[in-house]
Amino acid sequence: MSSRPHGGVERNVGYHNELDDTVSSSEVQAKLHAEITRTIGKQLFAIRDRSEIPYVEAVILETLRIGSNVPLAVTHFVNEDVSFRGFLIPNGTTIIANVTSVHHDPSVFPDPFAFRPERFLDDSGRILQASEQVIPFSMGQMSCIGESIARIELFLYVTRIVQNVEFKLPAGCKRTTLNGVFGITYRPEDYNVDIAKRNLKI
Ligand code: HEM
Repeated sequence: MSSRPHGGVERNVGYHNELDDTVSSSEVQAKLHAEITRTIGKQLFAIRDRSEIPYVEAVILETLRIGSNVPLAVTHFVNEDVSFRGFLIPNGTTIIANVTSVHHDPSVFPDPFAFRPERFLDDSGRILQASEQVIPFSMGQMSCIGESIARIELFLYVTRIVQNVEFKLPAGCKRTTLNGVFGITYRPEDYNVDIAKRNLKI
């Protein structure tokens, strides 16, 4: 299979979505901060600490799921006839993977439009297998080459930011929708936030 070229804008978009969901839910933010405070306080996180703070992982997973930053992945085309589940896909056919649809399948993710990080945690707070159904980087040989670095960056970025600052919607502002701006990437509409430094004496 061959790919059609695309730009590399999903990185900022992914991180923007991450902030977006954190801002929208003060409850999620408070839980994130509590978990970070309990495990490492104000020290710098290392990637090895990841398993210690599964709620952070769950928030990142849920953001990648609901945000589906690259909603239709990258288009590919088959460069020979392919037989797939009884269908013939002729040489030259364009293939579009609908990542958003996968992420909103109610049989896999009940109440799929609700932002609910707990769906990825078991009763003892560990990450569930369901996390493997989240495929923001697509799948297979042509999947995102930056997946590992993106996952590490997201973890370090979210923990460091939540450790140090708190996001609030300005007085009188209310985000009532998760609708965003659709393109090669999907991103939240612009809106204002207040950012307050946290008291770092933990
Ligand atoms: C949240 C962050 C990111 C998301 C959601 C994301 C998602 C994706 C998706 C869905 C694809 C298409 C895969 C396919 O064709 O099936 C892709 C391709 C690609 N991504 Fe990412 N990506 C992210 C971050 C990054 C980063 C940090 C880098 C580089 C350091 C990167 C580099 C690439 C490249 C080079 C391709 C094209 C691969 C190819 O066509 O051979 N991505 N990405």
